[in-house]
Amino acid sequence: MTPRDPSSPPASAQESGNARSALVACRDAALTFGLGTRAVVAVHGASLSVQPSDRLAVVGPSGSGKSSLLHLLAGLERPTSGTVTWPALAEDARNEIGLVFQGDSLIPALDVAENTALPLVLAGRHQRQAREAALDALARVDAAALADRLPEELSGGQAQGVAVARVLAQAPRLILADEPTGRLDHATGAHVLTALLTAADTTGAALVITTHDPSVAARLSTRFTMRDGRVLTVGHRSPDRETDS
Ligand SMILES: Nc1ncnc2c1ncn2[C@@H]1O[C@H](COP(=O)(O)OP(=O)(O)OP(=O)(O)O)[C@@H](O)[C@H]1O
Repeated sequence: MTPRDPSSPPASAQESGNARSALVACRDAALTFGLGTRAVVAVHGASLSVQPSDRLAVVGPSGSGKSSLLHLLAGLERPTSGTVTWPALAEDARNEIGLVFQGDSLIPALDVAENTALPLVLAGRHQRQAREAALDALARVDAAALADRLPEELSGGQAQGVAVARVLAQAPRLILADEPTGRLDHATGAHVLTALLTAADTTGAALVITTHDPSVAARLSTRFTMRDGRVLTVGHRSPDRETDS
């Protein structure tokens, strides 16, 4: 990570991680929006790698570049300079990356079960198997009762829970979640985070979460702090044992 906190020990989330086992690796990756005097540097030269089973929080004030960094890791944005690669993922890595976006990401014409099953159907899974996996994932975030509803019939928090269930059903190797608990009350947020952590533990997936919530960051083992597009510090700690019970 650049610049690196000299007091922090080496960890797989840092450049010292095994380059070939990295699910995603950034080297001096920068992302600029706009041109000339209107240019905004959302991410300045980030260098980091995410290894299997990593549990990373990206914290920082609004506008500091957290979502932009996550979009680079997801391949949704190409770096303006530097590189982002996915050494341990297949050429077509999209099925192996699960994304939870901020805001509305459900398809309005599909009900909740169909929305949750969609990535599996698109990946070629049989419809009935995909539906079973979707219903199981919805149950894990206490959203089984919403299966037949349309997105327009959901609250913002319920829609966010469904977006998390969709990623759980997909069982990806890398989960990138942008404020997955941002629109949820504390108890529901803690429950959804537990579902994400449990799913990641079960499958060995890596988890990267952007958050404003210190209680969310406290449950992850590594914390990146962003300010004005720069990753300032990398902290390592034992995650809190807090559960949603
Ligand atoms: N598509 C875009 N076009 C132009 N500027 C953008 C775009 N997306 C983000 N930015 C700018 O890049 C900077 C970083 O934004 P980003 O959304 O990554 O921050 P953030 O830390 O995720 O904020 P928040 O916590 O509010 O979600 C901000 O100055 C923002 O205005």
